[in-house]
Amino acid sequence: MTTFHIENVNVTSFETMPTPESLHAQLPLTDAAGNAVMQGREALRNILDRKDPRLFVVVGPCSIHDPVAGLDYARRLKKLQEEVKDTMLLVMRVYFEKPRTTTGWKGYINDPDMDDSFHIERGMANARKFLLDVCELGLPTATEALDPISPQYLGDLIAWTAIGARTTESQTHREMSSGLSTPVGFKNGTDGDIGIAINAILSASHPHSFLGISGQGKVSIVRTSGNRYGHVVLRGGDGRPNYDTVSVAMAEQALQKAKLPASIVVDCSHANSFKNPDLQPLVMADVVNQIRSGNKSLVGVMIESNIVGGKQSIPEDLSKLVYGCSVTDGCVGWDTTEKMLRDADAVLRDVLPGRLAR
Ligand SMILES: O=C[C@H](O)[C@H](O)COP(=O)(O)O
Ligand SMILES: C=C(OP(=O)(O)O)C(=O)O
Repeated sequence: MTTFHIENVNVTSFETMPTPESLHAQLPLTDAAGNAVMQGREALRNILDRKDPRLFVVVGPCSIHDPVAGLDYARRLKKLQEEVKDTMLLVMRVYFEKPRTTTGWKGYINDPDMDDSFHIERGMANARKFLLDVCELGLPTATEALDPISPQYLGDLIAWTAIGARTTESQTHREMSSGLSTPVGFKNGTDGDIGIAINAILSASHPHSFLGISGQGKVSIVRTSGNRYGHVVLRGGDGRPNYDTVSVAMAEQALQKAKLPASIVVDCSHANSFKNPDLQPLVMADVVNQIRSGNKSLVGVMIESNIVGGKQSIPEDLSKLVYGCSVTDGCVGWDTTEKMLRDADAVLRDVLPGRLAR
């Protein structure tokens, strides 16, 4: 019998990962963390159901690469959360998976040592530990679900999920979203198309059956009931922002036409700020102004923020990394973050009492 080299022609190896169940056993959910997740999810659902007039703010680093600086950031955010909690629900961006336009560092799970050694097993364990630490502070977390297997490892520690601009049109991500336990924000496409986000919300709201893995790590047929908390995230595209009143009104009309609730989140970063972090405060102020002028569909914003503003490239000698500065997209620094949230709080205090009358 001839032996063919016919399968896995371009695969160089398979390494077995620990199962989601074994990682949960190694790093179990604690009461404090579980409460933060459950309360965060409930508050988000209440905002989306218009039972809570506050704005939710997904705020934090573009990506986590240093858990020490990440936790330093989380402690600052927790303090600020106490200050602004009457007007805003702060949800920390804890992004471990980066979808790249072509190539580049794909995040802390894929390559925790940032040296192309790709210790995914350690990356996943470190990611779970980091999420546990943040949740134990009493902060809800937000992440981008890029790899369809990761939620089995981390999903119990997440309160809000994004599907990114590069994957909103993917059936795999829509199916996965239909089974996620969190509200899911679908970004418009990188070309600015919000139609794909609306189709994604519709798709994810239905039950699906697809291939995935179970907690025991077995390839499984996953059957879902559908997720009714999908919503649109406007991130701009094709070199044009889409957070302005006209773009928001057009998104409202498109949602209405699809018979979907008018719930819109604005991403202050990415194409809405031409990837220039200095412009994020202008986007945020504009959104808050739209709410002051009576807008009822804007329910959330996203801010890419870190301890130190800007970004840095990953140096070969990692000891040269600037502490608390992004290694992916540029972020606003901590002082700017505080100012953005305090300014928004001052405006929203006067506006929120009338917000639920819709
Ligand atoms: O938010 C992150 C980036 O915008 C996204 O991962 C794409 O990055 P890239 O265009 O640098 O690959
Ligand atoms: C990759 C991201 O955004 P987008 O999908 O909008 O490019 C992100 O928020 O990290």
